[in-house]
Amino acid sequence: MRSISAMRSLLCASSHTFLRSSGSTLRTPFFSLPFRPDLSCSKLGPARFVSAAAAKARIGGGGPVMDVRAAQSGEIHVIVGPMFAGKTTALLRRVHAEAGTGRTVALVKSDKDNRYGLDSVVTHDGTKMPCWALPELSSFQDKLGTEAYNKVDVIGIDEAQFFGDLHDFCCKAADRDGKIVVVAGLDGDYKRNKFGSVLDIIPLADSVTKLTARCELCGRRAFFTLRKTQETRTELIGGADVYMPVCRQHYSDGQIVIEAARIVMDREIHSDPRCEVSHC
Ligand SMILES: Nc1ncnc2c1ncn2[C@@H]1O[C@H](COP(=O)(O)OP(=O)(O)O)[C@@H](O)[C@H]1O
Ligand SMILES: Cc1cn([C@H]2C[C@H](O)[C@@H](COP(=O)(O)O)O2)c(=O)[nH]c1=O
Ligand SMILES: [Zn+2]
Repeated sequence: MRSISAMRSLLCASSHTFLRSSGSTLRTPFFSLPFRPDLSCSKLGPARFVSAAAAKARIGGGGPVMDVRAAQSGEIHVIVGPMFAGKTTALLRRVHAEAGTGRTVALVKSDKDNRYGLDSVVTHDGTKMPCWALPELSSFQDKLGTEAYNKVDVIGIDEAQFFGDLHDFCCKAADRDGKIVVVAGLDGDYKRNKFGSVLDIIPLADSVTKLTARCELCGRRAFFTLRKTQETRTELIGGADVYMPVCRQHYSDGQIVIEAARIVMDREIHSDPRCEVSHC
């Protein structure tokens, strides 16, 4: 019993220290948002709203001004699904809604995704929002500078499957720094194997949303991404030219067709007199 109450006092003491340790009031958005997405049908539900006044009251308002963001505990929300499921759309809606409540937001994507340039996160239907394109998440704080990083309340991460340090970053940002982290990425690759570290952050998450697309072949719900080419490396940047969303049945059928095409192509290559493979 004594050890439980000792632990409670220790936890209380450390949370007070945390509250007092940092700066100023709720801030305006990190950047202004150049687009107006339709927020009415967000699949993530309403963004958590905490007005500056309400938040101050929650931490004993009326006293000295305290850092509203640091006073809140962090959160991690994960959005997964196949390509074309609306993951980026949901991420942008969420980040936009958070900015609308007066929170300071910042958006990050992997610099491997150069499909539409590096300065914006862009959905497949063209909605965009400025972002930081980074090789790894550990460079985020340095890139912003510590002062700007401390002011950020909400961090949106797109193309999360490409960040090797996703788990470490999310832990620190939410647990240590009190940030709301919204992560969008592919849970599985074209082979339906887990992709990068996206699944590793599920145990850290407050919420997990798995979105579905429409099967390009039959219009039913699509849970998987079919790669239409013969490329076998896991990471291959592309859009509708290379990938399509498919239902379970058309994923299996598609794999058979692609494998058959690969065999035919191999035969053609090896029957060519210029082929130098020894068994030909
Ligand atoms: N098979 C498809 N090919 C091209 N675009 C599609 C296809 N299916 C849906 N889309 C478009 O993609 C949008 C979703 O884009 P986005 O949010 O970028 O998805 P995700 O991030 O999950 O890949 C949909 O609203 C729709 O307009
Ligand atoms: C399935 C699969 C996808 N990729 C790449 C292709 C795109 O550049 C991104 C996913 O983008 P989206 O925003 O989810 O549409 O990932 C890959 O490299 N390997 C794969 O197996
Ligand atoms: Zn189908």
